[in-house]
Amino acid sequence: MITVSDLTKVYLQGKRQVRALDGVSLTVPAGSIHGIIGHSGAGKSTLVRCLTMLDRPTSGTVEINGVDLTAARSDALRTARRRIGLVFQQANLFDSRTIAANVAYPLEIIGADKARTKAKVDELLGLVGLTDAGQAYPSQLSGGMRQRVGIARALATDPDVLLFDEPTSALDPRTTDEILDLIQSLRTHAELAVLVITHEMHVVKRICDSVSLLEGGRIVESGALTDVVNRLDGRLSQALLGIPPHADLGGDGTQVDVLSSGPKALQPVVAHVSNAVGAEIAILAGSVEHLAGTTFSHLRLSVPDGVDPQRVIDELRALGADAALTDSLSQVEDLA
Ligand SMILES: Nc1ncnc2c1ncn2[C@@H]1O[C@H](COP(=O)(O)OP(=O)(O)OP(=O)(O)O)[C@@H](O)[C@H]1O
Repeated sequence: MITVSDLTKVYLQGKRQVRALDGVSLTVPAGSIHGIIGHSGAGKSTLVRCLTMLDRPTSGTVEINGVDLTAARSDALRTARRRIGLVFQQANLFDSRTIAANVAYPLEIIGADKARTKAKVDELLGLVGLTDAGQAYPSQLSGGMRQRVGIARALATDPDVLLFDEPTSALDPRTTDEILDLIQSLRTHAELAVLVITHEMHVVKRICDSVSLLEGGRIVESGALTDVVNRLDGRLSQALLGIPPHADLGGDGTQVDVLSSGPKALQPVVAHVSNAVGAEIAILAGSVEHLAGTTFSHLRLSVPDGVDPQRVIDELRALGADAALTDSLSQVEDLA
């Protein structure tokens, strides 16, 4: 489990103070995957550096299973840092070492004996699906395979937390999904808490249990994936469910958005509401997603002139859906 409390990092740019992180708090229990998304400049890289103590936070704490990394110094800090395995966008392997020797590297640093190192390397190469690649060199592997080596290396010292920094940004869609499947399978391996920093919504949708939106160094929305998505006016919901908030979709009537989840997402809401108000209501746009085992349906409807849109909203709400005038929803920038 990793617990981050009120983490703040202030940089000096000339005479100007930049709060790259401003009171970031989050908890990721063992066995779960938390995604952090944000635009360029939101503070993602700073967060990676502060979580791993590559850069000292100005204030706040980072605790791993109750051990405070920010309080540790020298030897204790080096030991505590090994509780976090780090995987970057590019695996950054040593080209002159074999794959097995790359995975063994962190164990060499801590002076593990040869027999233990070999057993661990064999186990990890098996875990990431590279059993037969131990004697190959990085240049002989594809990008996806190199990323698997990076993951095996990050696991070498049996960390409690695995931190991924844009792990699939350099991969094609199919390889991305293979790596995401691997990350998902790891969460139960040795009870890891997994943090994934990404700008890709697909990554969040496919593997994350919970998600935070980082903006200007602050977490502005955070929660279980199913909770943050289940809000018509939520920024993460709008980003993850995929209807651009105020795209001009045409249609003459008044636009109404409706969001329903679980079994309610499968109701014929448009037919029902059309019947109830005695007018034909059109669907201008829609997205149906299956996230974390729940179905979400987000539709944008056009209510014809002459029908009170509030009646439509009331009928939709009576069906257990969330509904609102599209124009009343806050305009959010596309996060993707
Ligand atoms: N070493 C530094 N000195 C001064 N300012 C910094 C330093 N590192 C980051 N910053 C500032 O902190 C803010 C957050 O930067 P950071 O690199 O963490 O964002 P990011 O979300 O990782 O962006 P990107 O995705 O583009 O890498 C920016 O305003 C940046 O200019």
